Amino acid sequence: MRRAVCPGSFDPVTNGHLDIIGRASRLFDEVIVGVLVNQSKQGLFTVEERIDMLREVTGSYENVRVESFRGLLVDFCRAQHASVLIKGLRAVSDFDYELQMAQMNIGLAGVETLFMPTNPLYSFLSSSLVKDVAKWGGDISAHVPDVVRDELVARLRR
Ligand SMILES: Cc1cn(CCC(=O)O)c2ccccc12
Repeated sequence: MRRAVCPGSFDPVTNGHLDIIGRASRLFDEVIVGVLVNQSKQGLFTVEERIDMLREVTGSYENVRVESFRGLLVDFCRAQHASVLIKGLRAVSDFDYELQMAQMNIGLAGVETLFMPTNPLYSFLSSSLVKDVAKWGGDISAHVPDVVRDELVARLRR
């Protein structure tokens, strides 16, 4: 059983994330989307809200499941019996940091990292940019699933 972990904060999930998750689901027997619990960073959505949105938008992939994790990513991979990490790369600027993490993770626990180029349609996307645009009333319909757009607009109205 070939399992892969797709880690992130997903605050919230974007179409760029979903594109990578969908493509990964066709490469592996199982894909575990790992939502990082980061105590030192207060997100817009709670971890539970992010998990709920991810489960809704990945519901059509029967080999994708969503879990949260804290601490070392390689410990989460071990616990999930996953030998591969999947990272979406948007631009060369992503590569420096991701290469450093990949080298650390293989050294720590022999966990390999598979870099997948994002679909050019989404290469400019990030959760932060989407939140900023939505905060100022911009239309983000092309960048996130409808359920995420609706949740984001409602949350920013609070
Ligand atoms: C492009 C990209 C960035 N990340 C991290 C996102 C985050 O940390 O919220 C991803 C996670 C899954 C699939 C693609 C991506």
